Amino acid sequence: MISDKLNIYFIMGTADVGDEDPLVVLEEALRCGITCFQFREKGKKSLQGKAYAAFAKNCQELCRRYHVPFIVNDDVDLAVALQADGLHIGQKDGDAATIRKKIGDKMILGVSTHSLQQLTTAIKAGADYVGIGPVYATQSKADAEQPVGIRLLHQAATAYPDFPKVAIGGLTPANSSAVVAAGVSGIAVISAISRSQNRQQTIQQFRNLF
Ligand SMILES: Cc1ncc(COP(=O)(O)OP(=O)(O)O)c(N)n1
Ligand SMILES: Cc1ncsc1CCOP(=O)(O)O
Ligand SMILES: [Mg+2]
Repeated sequence: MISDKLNIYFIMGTADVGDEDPLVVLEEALRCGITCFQFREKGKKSLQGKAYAAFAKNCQELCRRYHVPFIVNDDVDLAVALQADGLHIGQKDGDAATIRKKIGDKMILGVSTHSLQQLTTAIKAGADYVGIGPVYATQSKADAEQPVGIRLLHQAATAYPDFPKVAIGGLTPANSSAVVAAGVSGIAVISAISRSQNRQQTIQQFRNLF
């Protein structure tokens, strides 16, 4: 069941880890109990070409070792080439129904949503789960939409109680109790984990919310 895998959904690329080695950060996060990983290598200084593909493959191998799903952000061709466990797309990344046809039925498809209308459309298009957010302001995405707050999470839980949903955007152990209580299956996090001074404690605190 996909919902069980979404609890602690860590997202990372080289831009998110400061001076640390991203593969070391990922392995520590896996050891500490993240339940899902999204490879999100984007931004001005992002890896390109062979270095990009090699980094993706290394992340995938680590995830495989820990039996944690490996989801690719944005890049349909990479997801297909690596036979990733899943692909995550946003509202500006193409038509979800068309992308679903391209990746087939076995690959997990996640779609970002910022409104109930977008959530309905994503479900009809064949999404396996939706990301809802940003819930709070975020430093990790320059072109993020305005924060939606937890109101939309409550509306989504009322409209689609059984459909897998993850909250994203500005989430920390301190502000996520209300988010989980609003009825999401998981919390998707970049900086609270990637820039944590004590990753084990941070991930344990997130785990305690479920
Ligand atoms: C789980 C999850 N939810 C939302 C997003 C954001 O996707 P998108 O709006 O396409 O933005 P980018 O991440 O591509 O910059 C996500 N990546 N993961
Ligand atoms: C990719 C993305 N989509 C909406 S907010 C966001 C960034 C989340 O990062 P952080 O957990 O550091 O706020
Ligand atoms: Mg995207």
